[in-house]
Amino acid sequence: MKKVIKNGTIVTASDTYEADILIEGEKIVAIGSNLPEAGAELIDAKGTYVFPGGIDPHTHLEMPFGGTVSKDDFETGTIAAAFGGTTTVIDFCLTNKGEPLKNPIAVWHNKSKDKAVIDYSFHLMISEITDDVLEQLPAVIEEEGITSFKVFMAYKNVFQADDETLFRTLVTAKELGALVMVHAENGDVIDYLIKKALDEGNTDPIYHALTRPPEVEGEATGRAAQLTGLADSQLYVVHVSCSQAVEKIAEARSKGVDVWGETCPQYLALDQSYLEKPNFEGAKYVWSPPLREKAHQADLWNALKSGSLQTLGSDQCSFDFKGQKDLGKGDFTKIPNGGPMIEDRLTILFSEGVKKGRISLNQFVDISSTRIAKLFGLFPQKGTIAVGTDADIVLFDPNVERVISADTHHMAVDYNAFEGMSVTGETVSVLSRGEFVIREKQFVGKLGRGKYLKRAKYGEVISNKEEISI
Ligand SMILES: NC(=O)NCCC(=O)O
Ligand SMILES: [Zn+2]
Ligand SMILES: [Zn+2]
Repeated sequence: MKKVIKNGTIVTASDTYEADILIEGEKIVAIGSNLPEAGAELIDAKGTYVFPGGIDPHTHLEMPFGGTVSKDDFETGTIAAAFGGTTTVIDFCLTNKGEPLKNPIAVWHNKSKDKAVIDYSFHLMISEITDDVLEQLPAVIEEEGITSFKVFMAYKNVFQADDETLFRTLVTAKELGALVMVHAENGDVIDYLIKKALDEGNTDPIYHALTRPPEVEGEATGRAAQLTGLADSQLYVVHVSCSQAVEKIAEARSKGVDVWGETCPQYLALDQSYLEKPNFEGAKYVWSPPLREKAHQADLWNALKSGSLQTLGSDQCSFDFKGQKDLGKGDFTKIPNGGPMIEDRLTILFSEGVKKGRISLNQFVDISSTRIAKLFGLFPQKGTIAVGTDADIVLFDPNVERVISADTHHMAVDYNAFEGMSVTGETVSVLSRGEFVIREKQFVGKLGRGKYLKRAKYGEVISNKEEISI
């Protein structure tokens, strides 16, 4: 079945122009003026921007954490993602020391295959580097197409890996063609600060932020960047929240070290004062790294504009306020970390970024889609609008004004971190590989239609393994 999109303004990471798009099956087959309508379904995009589908490089759907499991799974999470203009998610597959890597990967396939309504892929957590793990990694890359490895430098005694593991992961990733991702916070120092706070009787949510100061993020980011330079490898720092970490990434990049940085909507638009909300509501705003003093926001926006940070992930890891976040009443360390962000990622970037003149329209596309596709081996199948690419397309109304609320969102949780915030811009319709998932703000997709994506190695193009310039 053919479809033709007319009257919209196509926006890519490099261009903004008016043209029609002809879709045949799953692919874009032509872009131009006055494309023939005969035999094709006409989609009128008047008044909208036509973006490549957003790619969310950082989600935790149905993930065990802190004695509970994140509430949005591959069904509710990908539906909410689609409502927000995202057509691909890359989720973190957690591993356990000593367990064959194929086991957790199978668990993640089982969680996702009958549920996802949009395409998806996995990153693999590295909890240890043993000879046994080293033997398994080539198959993870070649057979599963998992070309990004995640190392946690925090969450002591849970996920945290030591520096030897990080360094050996960097060396191995270089050899195999993978990108290393880090959660960069100094877990040992945080552990000390947490014990001290609890000893002093400080148990409220705000102490989550006060025991994870920006210096511990800056230090870990700098350390990971230095080790990347030493290994001559490649690094992607997830959820950058503060000026100190931005500085370390910019410094490494200025020396030619291959380091990339992602921030998240919560760090751009919320601040540390939210953790002080009464009636334990501060728990809704507990992320690691924590929300920062407002002054950090300007540095994050400037970094996106100047290119010191390159991507926006949601770090979607949602928990209900009632029954999950409240596990931490009387002890902030028991509040599950994370929040619902998958749906509002693009809106926050557009409304707070483009509309307020902090980034350009083309940067918006680069930060939310194109750069992510390039870094994670999905380009050019995903991440742009061009002949031959998957028809993952978003029609976005840039002028509608609305208020974000849990009453109208599509995530499975009982609150929205941006509750009551006025924003400009909304996703109207979404196509995933040529089929509507969202049509005129209604969900019309199918559970299990989302396809698992095997990704190319770092720096290679998905289709033909040619090198790309990232
Ligand atoms: N970020 C967060 O608070 N929760 C999700 C897990 C992680 O990314 O560290
Ligand atoms: Zn993290
Ligand atoms: Zn995360």
